[in-house]
Formats: sequence, C-alpha cells, structure tokens
Amino acid sequence: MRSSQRSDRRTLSSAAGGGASSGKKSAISRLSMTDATRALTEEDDPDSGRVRVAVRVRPKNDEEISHDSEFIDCLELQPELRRLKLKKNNWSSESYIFDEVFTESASQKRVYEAVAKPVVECVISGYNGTVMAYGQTGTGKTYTIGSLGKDNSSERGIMVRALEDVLTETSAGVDTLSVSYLQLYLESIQDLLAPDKNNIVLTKDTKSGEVCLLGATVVEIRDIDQFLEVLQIGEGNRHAANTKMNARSSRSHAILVVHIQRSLKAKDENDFLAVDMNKAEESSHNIKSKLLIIDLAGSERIDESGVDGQMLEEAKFINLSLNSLGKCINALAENCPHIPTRDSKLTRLLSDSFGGTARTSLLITVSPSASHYSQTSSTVMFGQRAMKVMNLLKLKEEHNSESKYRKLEYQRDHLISQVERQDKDKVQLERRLHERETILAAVERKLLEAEKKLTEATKKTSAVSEKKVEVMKTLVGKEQKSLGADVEKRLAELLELASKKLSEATKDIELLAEWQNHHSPASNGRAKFLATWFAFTLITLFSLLFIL
Ligand SMILES: Nc1ncnc2c1ncn2[C@@H]1O[C@H](COP(=O)(O)OP(=O)(O)OP(=O)(O)O)[C@@H](O)[C@H]1O
Repeated sequence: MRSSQRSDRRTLSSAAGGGASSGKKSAISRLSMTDATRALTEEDDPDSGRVRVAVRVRPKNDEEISHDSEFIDCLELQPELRRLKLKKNNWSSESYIFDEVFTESASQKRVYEAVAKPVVECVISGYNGTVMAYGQTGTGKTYTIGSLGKDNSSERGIMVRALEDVLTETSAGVDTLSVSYLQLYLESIQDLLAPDKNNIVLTKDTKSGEVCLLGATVVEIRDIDQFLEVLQIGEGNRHAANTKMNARSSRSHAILVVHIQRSLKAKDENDFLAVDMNKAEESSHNIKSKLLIIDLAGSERIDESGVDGQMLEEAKFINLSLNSLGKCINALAENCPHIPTRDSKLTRLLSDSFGGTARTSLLITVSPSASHYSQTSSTVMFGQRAMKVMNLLKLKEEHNSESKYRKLEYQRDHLISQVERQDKDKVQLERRLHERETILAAVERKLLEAEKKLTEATKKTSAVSEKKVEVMKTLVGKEQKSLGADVEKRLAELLELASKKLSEATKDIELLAEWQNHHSPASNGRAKFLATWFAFTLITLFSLLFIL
C-alpha cells in the first residue's frame, strides 16, 4: 500500500487532522470538535482569517537568458525577510513584504508546504479552503499547481500533494472524498471530466450560501493513482491555445473542486473526552468541507500578447474575469460595503474564498526578466492588495436529528457533571474557609493576650523607675546631711581658731599700745588707730567666716 492510502481506523483526534503537523492544527481540531457553529476567530490565530499571499519567481527560460544578458533582473529577493524588491532600473526600486517569498530554486515540496498545506489541513478539519495561482502567462502557475510529476514525484504540484495529504488523513469507508475538475473558458464553465458538458450552471445554495456547480461530474477518489488518472483526463481536455508569449499557454482557468465529507463517529471514551462529552456511546455527525485549487489563466495584457481572432476573444474574457477579481479584492481590501462578485463567473465561484468563510492562499508567480517589469509590477500589486483581505472561517457541520438529539443529551450530562463537580468544589472551599476562620480566631486571641502582657510589663517598668527615683532622692539627701555636718564642724573649728587668733591679736595690740605709750606718747594716737583697724579687720574676717 502506498503512503497516501487512507487509514482504516478513524478516531476523532485523527479526524480533526491529527496526522500532518503544527500546533495550530490542534487548535483547529479542538474547535471543530467542540462547537459546530463557532467561527475560527482571531483569538485562536490572530492571522487565521487573512488571505495569505506568497510569491514565486520561476527560473529564466532560454529566451530570457539570451535576451536579458545586457539587462539586470527586475527582481531582488530576500526570502529570509519575506521581501521582494522590484527594480525599475539601477537606482530605483520598491520593496514589498509577502507571507512567503520563493526564489527560483524553491522546491515544489517547499512551496506546497508553505502555501497549500495549511489550507489543506483546515479543509480536513471541516473548513472550506482555496488555493490559487495568479500571474503572467508562462510564469509557472500550471507548473506549481498542476504538475503531475509522472516521471519524477518531486515535481508533483499542489493538486497532487493536496490529495495525497487528504487521502492520508481520511479513512476509506467512513469518509467520502470526491473531485470535480472544470475550466472556465470564455465565461462558460466546462466539465474537464465530461467535455460535452460545456455549460455547467453556477448557483448558490439558498440555505447554506454555498456555491454549487450543477451537473458537474463528481468522481469519488479512493487512492492517489486513481486521482492521477482523473487529473490526466482533465488535463487532456483542457483547452490551451498558443500565444506569442508562451507556446503552451493556458487560456482558461482550471478549477479542481475537492469535496470531503467526514462522518465523525466517537467509538471509545477517549474520543468522547476529546469532544467534551463524557459518555461512551456511539454518535455521529458529518463535517462537509470543500477545497478549491485554481490555476488561473495568464494575466498578461491584450496589447502585450499581440493576439487576434479567437485568441483575442479569449484574452478579453480572461481580462474580464481577472479584472473583476481584482475589483472584488480592492473592494474587500478597502472594506467597501458592496463587493461586485456578480460581474464574472470567476468572482461568483470565488465569492466564498475572498472575504467569505474559507481559508485562502494565493500564490503569485513572476518572471525575473527585466522585459516583464510592468506585468511583474501589476502582479505584485495584485498580491499586495489581496494580503489585506480578511476572511471569517466557519466550520461546516451537518447533523441528522438523531445525532443532534444525542449530542444534546451528552451536552446535558456533561453540564450536570460539571455542576456536580462545582458543588463538590464549593463544599471543599467552604470547609477550607471555616478552617481558616478558626485559625484566624486563635491568632486573634493570642494577639490579645500578648497585648495584655505587654501592658502589664509596661506598668511594672514604670513602677520600678519611680522606685529608683525615690531611692536616688534618699541617697542624695543622706549625702547632703553628712556633708552639712562636716561643714559645720569645720566652721566651728575655724571660728575657734579665729577667736583664738583674735584674742591673741588683741593682746598683742594692747601690749603694743602700752609699749608705745611708754616710749612715744606722740605716736600713741596712731597706735590706737592701727589697733582699732586691725581689730576691725579681724572682726570682719571672723564675720565672713561665720557667714560661709
Ligand atoms: N519553478 C519552476 N521551475 C522550473 N520550471 C518552471 C518553473 N516555473 C515554470 N517553469 C517552466 O516554465 C514554463 C511555463 O510554466 P507554466 O506553463 O507553468 O506557466 P503558466 O504561468 O501556467 O502559464 P499559462 O498562464 O500560460 O498557463 C513551463 O515549461 C514550466 O515547466
């Protein structure tokens, strides 16, 4: 069995795109399982709704190599910065940022993985998706989108690789995978799998708003080899006419429509847990999604292609449809209230892909040759405007009434168990709250006791201080008393000494007076004066000592 053959067993997790990659996918899976009507919003992936635009430069062909030898390329690529520089001449260039920039050497695998794989994963999860290539004739749209890679599988383009992934991720016998292959030529839709059906009617389902191709052949696909055969038949029927620009130019838009219907059957308990249901019963609901892979006709201008007759007619219609696509993209990028989708069949077909509910990736293809500067420039501008278009992704689920009823039952049970769980949690929380309150009360009690002890200790401290002051006072009093007695004693001694000295001095004065009287009466008066002065001095001294 080939790697692309479908897996036999399906679980909800694999059904939601469990095979391929990325964390983003798990978010999408979760979404697809839990809420049928919910849109993939910016909350899940801030950039999810925007139309993703990548640019791919094809290698120069022989003609360009010989013709361009004297000119510099009109492009300079910086893939690591996702930047493309468009050079008008040596000194004038403009820079543009894209979601991806692929150089001439980028492989088909790399381009698929960056441009188409995220869309394919989305479609597997139940969303609609569109991958399309836009660019000047001969720049590699068909090569990128439709290469079958018969001789070399590394050359396989987006159509084949997308189907390989879808086949790997879906289950034969449970999911349904089918394709229609059409071309839009001269504003009529032709069935590439049944060439006599050349006017397929394009309508819109009034209920779902989905675009339908009434009467188009739908082929159920079982494996990749069968799909390659289908694609080959379609390619054989694709109308191609030669123009001056490209000997194998496609003059029509090729449209591959891939329908996926997935019947989500939950088989074991884990599956139900994955979808937020807690009962292991079998339930089913269908997810329908659609992938459009479009290889647009070349966007060259009529005057540049130099065509006439039938080919001029073709070019006019191609221009009409591509112009109306450009107008819709401009209107969407500018948030205009009216989007002119009814102007062409191409825009009616793509009404869901731009500004609708699908995930969309646009690859613009360009030539590096300076001689195609003006076409390259207008292609780059087209891509830049498309980058501004936002889509709102919506999951498309179908329910039969029984499965709806079961789902509601599961949801009710799930809600009841949630309420029970919450009640249990509430009781536990209340118990914990009570415990905390008890602890808090004990802590408060201890705090009060500690405060009381602190007050008592403060009181005791002040009593001790007062006592201390009293003791100090007593001690100072005692000291003062003993000091006073000492002073008094000393004074008495001094007084005694002074009175002794006074009486001695009085005696001496009397003796002196006598002696004076006897020997010199003239000096008697003076001696008497001296004696009196001396006595007065002693008395004063004695008084001072007494005061002290
Ligand atoms: N990246 C590439 N690597 C190698 N060869 C390429 C690449 N891109 C394009 N080519 C070659 O360039 C030629 C033109 O490519 P292709 O037919 O895919 O252009 P186109 O854009 O589809 O043109 P048209 O609008 O006419 O359909 C083909 O021979 C193709 O093999």
